[in-house]
Amino acid sequence: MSPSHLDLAVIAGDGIGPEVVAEALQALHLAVRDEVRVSETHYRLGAEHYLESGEILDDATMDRLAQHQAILFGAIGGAPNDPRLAGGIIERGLLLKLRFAFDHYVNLRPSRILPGVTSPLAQPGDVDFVVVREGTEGPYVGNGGAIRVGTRHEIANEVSVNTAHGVERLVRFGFATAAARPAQKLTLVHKTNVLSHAGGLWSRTVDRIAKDYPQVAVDYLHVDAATIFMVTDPGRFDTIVTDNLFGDILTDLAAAISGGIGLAASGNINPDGAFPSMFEPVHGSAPDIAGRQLADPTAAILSAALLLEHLGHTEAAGRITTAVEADLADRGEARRSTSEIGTAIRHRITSL
Ligand SMILES: NC(=O)c1ccc[n+]([C@@H]2O[C@H](COP(=O)([O-])OP(=O)(O)OC[C@H]3O[C@@H](n4cnc5c(N)ncnc54)[C@H](O)[C@@H]3O)[C@@H](O)[C@H]2O)c1
Ligand SMILES: CC(C)[C@H](C(=O)O)[C@@H](O)C(=O)O
Ligand SMILES: [Mg+2]
Repeated sequence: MSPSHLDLAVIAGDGIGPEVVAEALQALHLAVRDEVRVSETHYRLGAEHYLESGEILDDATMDRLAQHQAILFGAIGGAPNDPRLAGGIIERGLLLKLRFAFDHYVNLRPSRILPGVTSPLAQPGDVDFVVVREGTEGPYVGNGGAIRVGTRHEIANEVSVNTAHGVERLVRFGFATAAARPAQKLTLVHKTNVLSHAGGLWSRTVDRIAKDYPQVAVDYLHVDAATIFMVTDPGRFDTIVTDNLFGDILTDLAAAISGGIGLAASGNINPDGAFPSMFEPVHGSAPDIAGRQLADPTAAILSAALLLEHLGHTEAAGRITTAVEADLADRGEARRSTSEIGTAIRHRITSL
């Protein structure tokens, strides 16, 4: 059988991004064996590139990115207090621009405690859920402004945008996800007791679409209570459907309870396939540990597995997850460098 072709765009980004992406790419190349011919095009984008060139993400680059089958993304963002990067200029101008322009309306963030992983409060088996986070709306859209800035009378608005179309397509994806999982349970997380306009739209949409999925048990939690249960009883969650901002916060918490942010993978999915989907670790550029080989590359490696799975390369994706699971099971307490973890996972892939 002749190999299929995977045409990949790579945005390694800033800080630990390039360190973890290097390991993810090597794992991906090994995992596809000779079944898939992979070509990768690297795009130098991020805070560092912006500070050197003044460019964040121009239209020509967007057009080129749109031609690829998928994007592997590391992390972007510079030092927290750099005034040249104030206002989230890179986050909005690069990462959110990609998510919005490529209509990544599903931000898929699975969490599972794998055997061998020490979690501050749970055991393997206690955590196995997926957050289906809305990716193109909510308070992220940039619908806001401020007047009398810097004065005692400043007024700052950040409007959360929730459209019937946007909520419906996300909720439908959530139900399809829940229906395909063994537990068949969907939890809507919102704050309907206060954010009643948006909350009303979300809960009515869930109630309506639930009728198409009678096999899926549905419940609801306010987001504040959801953080309690994520810590005290994470086993109650299976598929969480939530808005952009709640999903951002919940998935860092989910990462923390399932072994750490260095293990959490994600996919920014355009389910319609009109644009390339983009896969990235949940974590950021971690300026506090960058350049020192201290980052765990597992989240990036698992993101590469999600990418392969998304494009139908299921066996190759399975090799990566099996190798990561084997590595985690044996990891113990010893502290290993980024490349040592990457190398250990590659050995596992090779010996499968
Ligand atoms: N998708 C992205 O590109 C993305 C996501 C989150 C944050 N950011 C950006 O990254 C920068 C730093 O943000 P932050 O500090 O809030 O979040 P962060 O996720 O970068 O770091 C939070 C903490 O987790 C640790 N950490 C993160 N990844 C790790 C890994 N792989 N292995 C071990 N430890 C890891 C860091 O050292 C830090 O202590 C900011 O500019 C932020 O905007 C980007
Ligand atoms: C960097 C930031 C824009 C981003 C988000 O808030 O979505 C990040 O925190 C994430 O979780 O991917
Ligand atoms: Mg986040």
